[in-house]
Amino acid sequence: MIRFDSVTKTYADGTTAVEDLSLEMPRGQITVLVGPSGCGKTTSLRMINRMVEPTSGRILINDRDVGDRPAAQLRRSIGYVIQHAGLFPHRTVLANVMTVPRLLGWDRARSRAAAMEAIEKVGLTAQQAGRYPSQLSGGQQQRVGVARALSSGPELMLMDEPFSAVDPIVRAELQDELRRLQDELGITVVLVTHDIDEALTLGDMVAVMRYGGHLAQFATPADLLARPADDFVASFVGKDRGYRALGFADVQVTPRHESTVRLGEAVPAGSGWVLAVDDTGMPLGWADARSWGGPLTEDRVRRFGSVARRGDSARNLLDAALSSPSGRGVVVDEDDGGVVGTVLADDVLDALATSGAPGGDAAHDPERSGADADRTVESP
Ligand SMILES: Nc1ncnc2c1ncn2[C@@H]1O[C@H](COP(=O)(O)OP(=O)(O)OP(=O)(O)O)[C@@H](O)[C@H]1O
Repeated sequence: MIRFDSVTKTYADGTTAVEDLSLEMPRGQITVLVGPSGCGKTTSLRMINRMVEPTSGRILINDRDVGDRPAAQLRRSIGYVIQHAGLFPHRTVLANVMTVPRLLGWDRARSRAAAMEAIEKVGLTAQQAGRYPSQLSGGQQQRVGVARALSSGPELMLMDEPFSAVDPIVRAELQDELRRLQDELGITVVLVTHDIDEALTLGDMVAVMRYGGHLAQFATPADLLARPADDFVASFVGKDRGYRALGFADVQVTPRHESTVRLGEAVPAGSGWVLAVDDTGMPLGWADARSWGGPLTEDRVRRFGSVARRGDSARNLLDAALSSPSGRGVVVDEDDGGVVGTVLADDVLDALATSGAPGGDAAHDPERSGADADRTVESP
């Protein structure tokens, strides 16, 4: 656990970057510091590993004041990842990753083994380990930065805008990987970003900071969205926070039965929207059989917007329903990807409305279940 105890930082020119910050970042979780440019995020982060010294107050890691530990030794025990990875251009990936273990005084063989293990953990290959940074993509370079931070097996990793310089698709991949790594390794992560979406996606806890290094709110993503402390936080998390909050809402929605049609099977005209699947039962899309009938061919099938998995958040279930041409969101099994059934937007909204109620079974409106038969298309 990292504790900030009334920490203030005033730089030599009189700028107060952080003022009276008190905060507890839980062990084994991801805490995100988020806020507009210049609000003191980086300064706060760097005070944890003593790259910046507080003017007053204390920072404790597992109840030990970082100020009592030699700065260089402290820094080596904490992984540190920055925006452009900060790799040595004339060293191979492996040599870059080995830097930290070597600095810790480990011998070459042990450093190499630790580096290769870290390289593998972040999804890079042995072949890529032999390349130079310029021979890798931006996303891969960032992975090397993470591997280097992990190479000494730290309990704590500090990340300063680690994914800001890569394109959105790679960024989403790296975010997923960070979550996976963190689940697997159980390390404590403190991450700085100016991007509220990234904060809400990655953070177990999110500290929203405002200019002058003040803490506006420290809460879980769900709480930030549902109960922003003030107008600043509300506007920072965005106008669509109601919809975003659905991403954190667990709802009990039982998918409705949905008949499926394989390619080549005959569909009677007037069947309405039918759900097409491949030979293994994987969903392919919807075919509009309101005024057409005949053997189902691939060109009749319209792809989905999105598909939800059983047990997904309300947001994903709703998104599946709203993006489906039939209005029925396809729910698939989380393991084998096969069709479990479908949900209507109303099913999700009803479940949400009752989710706070004890024994939230009231979501399953008997009248609506009765309507199932009208809606369901039987496969011929
Ligand atoms: N070495 C320094 N000397 C003087 N002022 C500094 C120094 N470093 C940062 N500052 C100032 O302290 C304030 C907080 O800066 P900091 O970098 O911590 O903010 P930030 O939230 O990380 O911003 P950004 O997202 O733009 O990096 C800013 O006003 C900045 O100009």
